[in-house]
Amino acid sequence: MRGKSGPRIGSDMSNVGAIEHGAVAIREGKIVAAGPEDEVRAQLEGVLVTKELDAGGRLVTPGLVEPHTHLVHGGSREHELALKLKGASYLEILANGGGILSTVQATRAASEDELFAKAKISLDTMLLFGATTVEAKSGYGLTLNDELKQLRVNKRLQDSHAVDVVSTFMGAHAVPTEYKGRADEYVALVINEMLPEVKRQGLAEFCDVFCEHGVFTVEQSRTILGAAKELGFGVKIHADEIEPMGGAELAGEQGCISAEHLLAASNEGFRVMAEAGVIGVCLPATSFNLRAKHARARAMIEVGVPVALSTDYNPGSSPTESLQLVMTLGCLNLGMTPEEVLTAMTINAAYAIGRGERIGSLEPGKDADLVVYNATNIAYLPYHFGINHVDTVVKRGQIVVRDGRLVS
Ligand SMILES: O=C(O)CC1=NCN=C1
Ligand SMILES: [Zn+2]
Repeated sequence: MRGKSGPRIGSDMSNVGAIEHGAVAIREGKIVAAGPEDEVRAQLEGVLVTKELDAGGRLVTPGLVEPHTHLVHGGSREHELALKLKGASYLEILANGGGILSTVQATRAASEDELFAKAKISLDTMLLFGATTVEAKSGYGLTLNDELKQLRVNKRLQDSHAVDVVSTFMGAHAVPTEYKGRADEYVALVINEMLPEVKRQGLAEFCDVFCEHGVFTVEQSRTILGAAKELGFGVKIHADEIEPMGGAELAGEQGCISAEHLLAASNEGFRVMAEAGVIGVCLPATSFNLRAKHARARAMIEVGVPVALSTDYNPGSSPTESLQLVMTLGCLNLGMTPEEVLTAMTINAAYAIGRGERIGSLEPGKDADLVVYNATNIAYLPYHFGINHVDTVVKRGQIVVRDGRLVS
């Protein structure tokens, strides 16, 4: 939707501004015109057009945006599937030293190059499914050096890959085994050593914290977010994922750019978030995989919380890189319309990582990030699930995926 700024809320989430027979003009990686083809061609009168990409009447959207992933990590956790099938809960597995902590062991043991190679494969997959900008959290190192190792991989990916990587420090992802029972001492390490060093090296824009029963309390989360803000980080919070902790309320109090998960968040929490302009990032692949109740996206939309969607790609609670699966789950499990889902995966997701003025919609002045699908309308994408509909991806004006394959 032209000319609007800020994340879309309420009924605006449905106004995707679809244009039949549309066209986008691109110069030096930026959109210079977008709208009905005849209007765009009229604006190009006398301009030398050097290359045309004919979408053949197919659906074209802005590049999809992933505002919440744990992209960089070692190992995998398929062994947890058997435990879950026997009834073990996510927090029980974590409390017994598994879950995040088993990925911490694998990440600490992996070299930076091994982490880079593994994350690149996943980033390639995200691109093939239509993602052109991806947020990536640390949080599997839980020592200064291992957190820095993960964040250096983010930087190397940003410097080498077509997809833009937005880096988030998440040293407060779990209390490491060596600090078991001494969470406050670990919080002090995060605040006094990790945050200042990450800031000094410029390796992250945001700081995130897992506010959850048996992980970090509301008070500990408040302390970490406050310290991060003082150092100039944007702040995010994994809130009310499993237990209703009041994380959504804390997100509003702390002026977080976004709050994540929100499966157990209260109506009061949504009200506080709406008032503070906190974006609610819903992660329906995670609640699907945890066989948990789903985030109440409709309640958030109704009270004016801007809703975004992401895969939450991570080796435990959401081992998938497919935003198109999330489209289907956003409709079927969160009750969102296809148009709301597209808004949640483009402009609102862009605002959730501080990029809303630069990406997330097809408007003059924005990066020329686009996706062409083997579909002719938005509803077809969540409707026909389990396959990849992406045909072509353009990143800053360059074709980086063609016929569903990476352009080397
Ligand atoms: O389990 C994981 O590795 C990722 C996660 N962090 C918080 N919830 C899920
Ligand atoms: Zn997460």
